[in-house]
Amino acid sequence: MSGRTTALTPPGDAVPPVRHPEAPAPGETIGSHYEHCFGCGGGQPHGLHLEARAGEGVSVTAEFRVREAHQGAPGLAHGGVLATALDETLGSLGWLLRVIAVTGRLETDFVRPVPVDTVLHLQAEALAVHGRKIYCTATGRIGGPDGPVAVQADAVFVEVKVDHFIANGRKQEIQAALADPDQVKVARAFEVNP
Ligand SMILES: CCCCCCCCCC(=O)SCCNC(=O)CCNC(=O)[C@H](O)C(C)(C)COP(=O)(O)OP(=O)(O)OC[C@H]1O[C@@H](n2cnc3c(N)ncnc32)[C@H](O)[C@@H]1OP(=O)(O)O
Repeated sequence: MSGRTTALTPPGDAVPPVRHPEAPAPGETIGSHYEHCFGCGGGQPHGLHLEARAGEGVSVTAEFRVREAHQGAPGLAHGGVLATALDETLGSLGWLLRVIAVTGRLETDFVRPVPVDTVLHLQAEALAVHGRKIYCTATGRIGGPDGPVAVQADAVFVEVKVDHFIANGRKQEIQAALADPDQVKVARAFEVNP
């Protein structure tokens, strides 16, 4: 045992998340963090192409249309794809907190099957922060933003620095990303938060 605490319930001394003063305004689209990201990248032909929008407080929304390519059982979305959509939506919360954070733990409840062509209405919200840990939750509803919950997730994201990607990523993609001044500018701006 490492002694690491991985519970999804924030500890008693966790603090409320604080929306960064320069966070995108409610309703504003949050850009992709990486063109080739499977969740949000526009340059990723196999991806989900999620486009999150900032909500009130530290929350985001997004819509995801389930395509034929996302099937698990005939005519139904694969659970891993749905978990990815939740994960990506949760990851967008970092833009409102203005921190770079990666998924540490993601627990997903699959409540209803999601047929192909369904639009999943995603909503994610940060609940608490404890040190580098961000406790957050997300839902995916069908039929509309107030429709029945089909999938739900609770997660802990862990704040990291740009060096996390430089140290762990594959050389060719890292070099390409570092050669893109816009990408480096955004990442470094996040590091000098607040
Ligand atoms: C550019 C923007 C990028 C945004 C990406 C969004 C994409 C969508 C989200 C994703 O899918 S990210 C990809 C999937 N996730 C990963 O690849 C993360 C892989 N894991 C790691 O790299 C490390 O395990 C991790 C950075 C999460 C933690 O390692 P560290 O060595 O930096 O942290 P450390 O072990 O010192 O733990 C720091 C705190 O976090 C806690 N922690 C660490 N791992 C945890 C975990 N797995 N679950 C819950 N809590 C965790 C840990 O208990 C501790 O809490 P305390 O400060 O209270 O002691």
